[in-house]
Amino acid sequence: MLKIAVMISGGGTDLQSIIDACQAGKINGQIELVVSNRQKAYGLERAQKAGIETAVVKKNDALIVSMFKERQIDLVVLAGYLAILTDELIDAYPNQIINIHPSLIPSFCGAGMYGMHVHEAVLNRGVKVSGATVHFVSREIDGGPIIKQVACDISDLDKAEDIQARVLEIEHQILPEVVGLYCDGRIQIENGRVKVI
Ligand SMILES: Nc1nc2c(c(=O)[nH]1)N[C@@H](CN(C=O)c1ccc(C(=O)N[C@@H](CCC(=O)O)C(=O)O)cc1)CN2
Ligand SMILES: NCC(=O)N[C@@H]1O[C@H](COP(=O)([O-])[O-])[C@@H](O)[C@H]1O
Repeated sequence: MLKIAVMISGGGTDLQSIIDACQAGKINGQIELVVSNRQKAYGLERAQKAGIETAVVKKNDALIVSMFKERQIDLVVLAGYLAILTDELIDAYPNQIINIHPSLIPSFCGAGMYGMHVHEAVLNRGVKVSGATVHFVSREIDGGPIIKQVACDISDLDKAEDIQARVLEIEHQILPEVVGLYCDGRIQIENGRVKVI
């Protein structure tokens, strides 16, 4: 059973989807620690209600690495973590950090593209499909190997909040699915491309 750490910044519905999947026996792993860079993140309450250790750490990836090593973490999941990881953390966990992004990468991603900013940009550009992406985290923001993407038709929507809600439904499906695949050793990377075996 793999040891999982989840990093958050906000409400934690993506975190909750992993908690629920673990409790349902769908993931061969256990969340050992939830780290937030914001004191008031509701996701911290979600973790505490599930009996999961939590910590608030701001701009200190060295401390985060030490906490992860101390707990022998195997997989790090960014679930709405709205800060850029330093090389120190990324280099300590090569191909062991995954992120959920609320668009179809390489569209609408990178610096400044997070949360509602993404859906507002999608709405303003007038694209007819959006979706969510789970990818490995690399030094290039949102540039790591893509693991899974699912698209949705948004041609009937004209509010960013409604786009967000539809994309979140996808997020809550694909994030726990990918975590489960990772814990089962079914994700391989070859030449920067991901294969699910
Ligand atoms: N080195 C990496 N760090 C992070 C990655 C990554 O791929 N490589 N993925 C991001 C997640 N993310 C989108 O998926 C993302 C998060 C935050 C930002 C951003 O511009 N943040 C602002 C601050 C926002 C705030 O605190 O309110 C900033 O840093 O100026 C862009 C993309 C996680 N990190
Ligand atoms: N670039 C990263 C990013 O924008 N992540 C996004 O933050 C939200 C967190 O929601 P949650 O706090 O309810 O899980 C999610 O929509 C996630 O895709």
